[in-house]
Amino acid sequence: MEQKLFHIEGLVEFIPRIFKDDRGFFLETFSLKWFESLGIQPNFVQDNQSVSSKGVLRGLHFQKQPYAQGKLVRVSSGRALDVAVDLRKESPTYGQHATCLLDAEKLNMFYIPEGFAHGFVALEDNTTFLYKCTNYYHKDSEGGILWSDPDLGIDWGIDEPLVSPKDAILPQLKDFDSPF
Ligand SMILES: Cc1cn([C@H]2C[C@H](O)[C@@H](COP(=O)(O)OP(=O)(O)O[C@H]3O[C@H](C)C(=O)[C@H](O)[C@H]3O)O2)c(=O)[nH]c1=O
Repeated sequence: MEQKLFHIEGLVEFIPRIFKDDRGFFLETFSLKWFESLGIQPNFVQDNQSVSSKGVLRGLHFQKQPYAQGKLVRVSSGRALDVAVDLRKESPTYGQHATCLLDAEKLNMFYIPEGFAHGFVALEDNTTFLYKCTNYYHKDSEGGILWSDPDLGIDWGIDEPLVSPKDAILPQLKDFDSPF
């Protein structure tokens, strides 16, 4: 398992070893050891799956405490540009974002700790997005920031993504008081 860190503290890309043979392939998609070697103790309690057509953008979402979620995300089919925005008020990288291109060939994974807004855009049809969460879904704790916020300056690689009505009216960072 190869691990890559980012300029924003806490974000990690995991690149698994894929064992291919004439039957197909095998890989480990989660091991607590990957995190313990980095001093991270994620308590994953919920797995999610979504499937999106090319151009669908989901995000930028988070859950407020005490339901904040860390996430380990990957795709099992298709390709997605994944984005994490640092919303930790005390962080030197507050308001900055990192991206991770997830695909079903590399089968790489991206870990986003609590304190981040998270989103992705599907770059292919039938992009199956799988993720582990460190807290349960709690609707009343949901929050978000606008995907197209000019202060975030995120290059999604797609001009007119398909965004839910809920996501289209999320606030911009400048109009937002981070709960983290
Ligand atoms: C997230 C979630 C949703 N739902 C229900 C609520 C809605 O009736 C339906 C669709 O939810 P939503 O439109 O919020 O789904 P996404 O836009 O994919 O939301 C996700 O998008 C970004 C990428 C994230 O990181 C979050 O996990 C999550 O916010 O599923 C549940 O029952 N449990 C859940 O954990």
